[in-house]
Amino acid sequence: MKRRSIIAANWKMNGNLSLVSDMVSGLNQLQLNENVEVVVCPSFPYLPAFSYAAQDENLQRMIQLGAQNVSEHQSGAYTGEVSTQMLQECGVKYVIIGHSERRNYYKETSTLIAHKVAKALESGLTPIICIGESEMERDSDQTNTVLSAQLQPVIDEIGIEKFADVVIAYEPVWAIGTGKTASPEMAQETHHFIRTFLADNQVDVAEKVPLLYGGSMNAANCEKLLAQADIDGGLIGGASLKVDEFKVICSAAKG
Ligand SMILES: O=C(CO)COP(=O)(O)O
Repeated sequence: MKRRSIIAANWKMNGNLSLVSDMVSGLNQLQLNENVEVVVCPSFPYLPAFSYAAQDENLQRMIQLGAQNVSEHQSGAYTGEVSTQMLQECGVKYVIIGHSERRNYYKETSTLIAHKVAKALESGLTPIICIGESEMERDSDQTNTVLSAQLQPVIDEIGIEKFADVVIAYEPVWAIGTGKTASPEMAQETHHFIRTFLADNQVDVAEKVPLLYGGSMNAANCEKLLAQADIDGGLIGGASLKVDEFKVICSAAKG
């Protein structure tokens, strides 16, 4: 079955207004296959500027805007939080939820992440749910157990059918920002495990969910990773801050 390909840029707490305009003009030069979608996730303050800059018709078809986090609450006295509705008003379509940096530095639990996923879906945003094991967990053969434990609360919260509307990003923590990438074979094996785990719950849905790889993906290693059967795209950190390099990755996405 043909799944859509997604190349997503997670700028994290990096970037500025000039990167917004450089990225928009850079991406405007690309001719991508219809099946490939580029999602750019800048920090909250840059969302309206990105949306405004990317109004060209060709860009609108190719690029979607994403946020890096969202509140599980609807509205109210939650200082510093940003709601799904606010994101939508800024033209956002995707939202990264449960990135390992949020799990580790801000102590977001899989239960909280499941609530955020439900909130995002309720309002029509597509969650990009991040899962991944630490180096110690991989070394002690815990990878599959950890990934299942991260996914199960989301399945319990939203039900497996709703996975037809989500994207999953497998990001081994030891590969994030370290220059150490999972080999294409290792990444494929883990993606295959994730799809099988979902298929054990519901075969049709498992076949539909785009599975992205994240962790030191760059212009040099993207082609082999993206060629794997169960890798449907990438979630790119460092390399998404360099317009030319990010364009190479977008062009390597399978159509
Ligand atoms: O965390 C990531 C994307 O969400 C990956 O970051 P790097 O590409 O910098 O390793």
